[in-house]
Amino acid sequence: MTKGNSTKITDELYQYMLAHNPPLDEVQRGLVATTYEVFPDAAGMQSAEEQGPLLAFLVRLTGARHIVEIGTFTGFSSLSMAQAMPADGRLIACDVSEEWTAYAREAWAKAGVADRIDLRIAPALETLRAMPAEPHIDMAYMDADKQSQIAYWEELVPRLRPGGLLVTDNTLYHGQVLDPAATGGAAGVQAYNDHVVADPRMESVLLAISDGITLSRKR
Ligand SMILES: C[S@@+](CC[C@H](N)C(=O)[O-])C[C@H]1O[C@@H](n2cnc3c(N)ncnc32)[C@H](O)[C@@H]1O
Repeated sequence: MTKGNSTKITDELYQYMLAHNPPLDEVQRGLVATTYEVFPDAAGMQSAEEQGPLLAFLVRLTGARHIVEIGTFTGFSSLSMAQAMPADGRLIACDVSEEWTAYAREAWAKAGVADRIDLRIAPALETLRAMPAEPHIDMAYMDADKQSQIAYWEELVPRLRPGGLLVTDNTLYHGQVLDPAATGGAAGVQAYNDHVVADPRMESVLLAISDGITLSRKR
């Protein structure tokens, strides 16, 4: 097996990469800073800075108007996607925390996209199961509790339109996917990755971006 020309991402190279991506806007930068200030212990859950422009790019690339997000936290990823959607698009954001998502609501309002986002505070599986069963979702972003990912996948895949895109975060789980004795979230991600690659309904690629991002397209 050949490894290709993989590049070790040093801090300097990471900054170079960010400098050659679209910059975060004022609301996005403010939200990232506030999250680290108010929730220093949880802030590491926020999608990485380069993922905002990447998600926006994917929204524009697919022309997505119906988006589902599983795992909203303080709103960085939902904000990035909602800003890239057409004004009549709709993003359903799933989370269980009123406290964290209060900051998301504030950022969405500041950015003028609050009317595009429908926040559902409930276990995401309940929210997904209550959605129409027919294929209508253009794009989904999965970034919540890792043990439930196969269940989320099984609810999302039939609801994705042909050509629809499912983006899953943390699919390398800090390298713990290699641990044969993995438990908890790491074991959830291992099982999920095996499930995804074996599903003939979807075409998937696992990319070594950030903590691993899998792009899955409905056939
Ligand atoms: C990694 S964070 C999401 C980060 C977010 N995408 C961002 O860019 O800031 C995971 C989120 O999933 C939420 N979560 C955990 N279990 C959940 C569940 N069963 N249903 C819905 N949300 C859940 C947590 O409350 C947390 O806000």
